Amino acid sequence: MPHLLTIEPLTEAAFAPFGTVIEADPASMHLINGGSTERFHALAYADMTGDGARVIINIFRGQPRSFPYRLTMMERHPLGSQSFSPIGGGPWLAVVAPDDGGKPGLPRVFLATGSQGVNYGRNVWHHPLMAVDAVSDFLVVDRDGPGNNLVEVFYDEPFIIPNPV
Ligand SMILES: NC(=O)N[C@@H](O)C(=O)O
Ligand code: NI
Repeated sequence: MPHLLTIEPLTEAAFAPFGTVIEADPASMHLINGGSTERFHALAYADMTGDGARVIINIFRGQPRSFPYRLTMMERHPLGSQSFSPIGGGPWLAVVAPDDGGKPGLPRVFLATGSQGVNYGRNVWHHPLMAVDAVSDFLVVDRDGPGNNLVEVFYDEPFIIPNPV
């Protein structure tokens, strides 16, 4: 019987073992441009490694997933962090897992608002982009360059993600 996962709200503290939350945190804000702009400073850090590595900025246009969703795999990027910040403003899921001897452990599912992004730490297990209820664009900062930066592992048994909305 596949294991039914619970969905947690995305908070900095809960997500801390996996990376950082990217959102307009007042504690990070200072005014610039003569007071006309609020700069939410250094919300996350891109972490890229390996000769020839470059930080790149992309747009991912994700199709909404259908729910309940059978989660069968996780991936990670050993050479770089990867951030996702919604452009269009809809809810989405950040799904991560602790490392368990080189394989992903029990997944954790975080429901992000349309104003929340995340930066997955380098080599952190996560599921590929999961838009929820509409085709959704995300600004993605990750790594380009030589070397294999994608490891995928399939679970022996699937997990089920219930409908988040
Ligand atoms: N493969 C790719 O560029 N996308 C994944 O890394 C993802 O996390 O969505
Ligand atoms: Ni990824």
